[in-house]
Amino acid sequence: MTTRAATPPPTAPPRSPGAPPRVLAVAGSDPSGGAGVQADLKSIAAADGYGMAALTALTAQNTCGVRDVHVPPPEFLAAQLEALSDDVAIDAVKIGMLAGADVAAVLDAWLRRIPATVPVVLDPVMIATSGDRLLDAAGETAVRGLLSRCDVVTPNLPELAVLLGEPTARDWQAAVGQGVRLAARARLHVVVKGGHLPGDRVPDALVGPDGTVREVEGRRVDTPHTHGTGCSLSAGLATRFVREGDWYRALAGTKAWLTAALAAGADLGVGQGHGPVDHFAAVRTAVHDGGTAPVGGGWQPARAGAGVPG
Ligand SMILES: Nc1ncnc2c1ncn2[C@@H]1O[C@H](COP(=O)(O)OP(=O)(O)O)[C@@H](O)[C@H]1O
Ligand SMILES: Cc1ncc(COP(=O)(O)O)c(N)n1
Repeated sequence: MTTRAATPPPTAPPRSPGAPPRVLAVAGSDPSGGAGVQADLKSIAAADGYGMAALTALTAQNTCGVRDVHVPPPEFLAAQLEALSDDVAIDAVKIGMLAGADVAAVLDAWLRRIPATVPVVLDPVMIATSGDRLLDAAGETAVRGLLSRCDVVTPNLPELAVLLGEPTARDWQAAVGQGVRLAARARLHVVVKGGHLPGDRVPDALVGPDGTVREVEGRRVDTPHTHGTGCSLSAGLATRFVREGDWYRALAGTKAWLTAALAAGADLGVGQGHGPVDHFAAVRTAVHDGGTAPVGGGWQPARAGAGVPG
């Protein structure tokens, strides 16, 4: 590997009003495009942000499961992060799969060198929708250590339980109670997510470090295609926060967008397991039907062979 000395950081220009927020995803790769950095970049773009990505790990996975994980040397993550922050002003950071403690330590050191005002959203990815582990046991402890440099953490219910060292909540009230305990202990905002509980309602809640709980109502989309929902929510949240300046409004907007993306996911026809959401459902509708067609089933893909001659 060739390395070169870091150039002194330029005076990064502030974001001009109306320009897309420059959002960095620090996460793993999912070649099926539904989770990981691929989902993050789509979510950032769908929220009108400019997406950037530093890779922590490469997975060999599809919609059915994770076959293998390759973690490059942690120094290479450091090189990616330094190359970026030496040059680009970053408006928000979203953290996803960290794989292990060494990777988390590199990221922790870098996060403490960038301006403390840069908002950081942590999705503490531990286990994929398919049930495969994406973080080792030492990594769990390291992720807890990262919380002190994060503004928001977005665990699903099993991840919330691991972060607290408690059993997984079985109902919404217990889940919110755990969110309140984690927010107070780690002094940050916790997004508690109802996706893993049964029922027609799928609420999320923003819990503040002072114990305030503000719920965002949601209806369940009856679909198996939930691959990457956690990645998509956290990346969209980081992006919307830059414009909104308010975590609750950013969460409400992101959840509304994600519900529509979940509803349209089945029409993508990607894979045979838990397929992805359609991050661009709204854009697709606008492009194909002048914005008048319902999302999903409103247009048909071109006939096979009817495309541009190769
Ligand atoms: N079937 C569903 N219908 C509507 N919203 C859902 C559904 N499943 C998950 N969500 C939402 O997707 C987001 C991610 O939640 P969750 O699936 O719990 O995270 P993770 O991907 O980390 O397991 C949350 O906002 C949650 O409320
Ligand atoms: C590289 C990578 N990162 C994260 C997830 C979690 O995805 P989900 O949101 O479905 O739990 C994943 N499957 N792969």
